[in-house]
Amino acid sequence: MSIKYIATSQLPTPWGVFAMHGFEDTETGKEHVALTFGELNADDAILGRIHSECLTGDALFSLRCDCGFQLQTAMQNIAELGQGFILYLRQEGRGIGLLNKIRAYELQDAGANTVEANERLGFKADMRQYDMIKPMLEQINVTRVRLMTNNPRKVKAMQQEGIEVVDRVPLQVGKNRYNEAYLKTKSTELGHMMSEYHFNDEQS
Ligand SMILES: Nc1nc2c(ncn2[C@@H]2O[C@H](COP(=O)(O)OP(=O)(O)OP(=O)(O)O)[C@@H](O)[C@H]2O)c(=O)[nH]1
Repeated sequence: MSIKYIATSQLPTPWGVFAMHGFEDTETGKEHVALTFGELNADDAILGRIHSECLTGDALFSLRCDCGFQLQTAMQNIAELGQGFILYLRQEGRGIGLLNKIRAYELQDAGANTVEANERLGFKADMRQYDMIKPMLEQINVTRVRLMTNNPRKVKAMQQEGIEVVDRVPLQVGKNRYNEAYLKTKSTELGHMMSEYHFNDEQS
């Protein structure tokens, strides 16, 4: 893993003007983005989100998942607070890529759940890696984080990368009739802490 900082610009959004920082993984060619809002000091615990790419939810308004809703709510929360960050990681489909995610959706349309669909295609349920986050956070001056997530494995992965996760901030938004089964599987099989299902305790 070799992460190279490329450039910073403004990103005006409906919630406020973020700064957008571009990064390149020079080994894989993947292009990642960090958004920041306000002044970030290394001593502060900064509200933030590590968000994996979901073209369908983030850009195409899909109701099959909660991704787009989580991204928008996280950006809104950060802008309202006046300080925070988003790392937007190009790990589409929990790391299997867009076309394989569409293959997985095809299997889900035929009755498989999100984990079974990945496994039938020969993938693990979650193929993501998080070794890009440390150099990205270093570049934007973040060492301590209040992380908006329901995913305890994300919290652990960050801690393993040497990031201090001071707090986990739940981010339960966007539940609808098309993603109810998806959210339930996240809770029962992927370990997400989703209060409405009561299948997980709060230990991470
Ligand atoms: N393989 C697969 N990936 C999916 C499916 N639905 C959504 N995704 C991907 O799941 C990932 C969700 O990542 P995040 O938004 O970081 O969320 P998370 O790890 O589930 O945990 P939270 O932080 O609680 O949201 C994105 O890469 C989506 O593209 C699906 O049915 N199958």
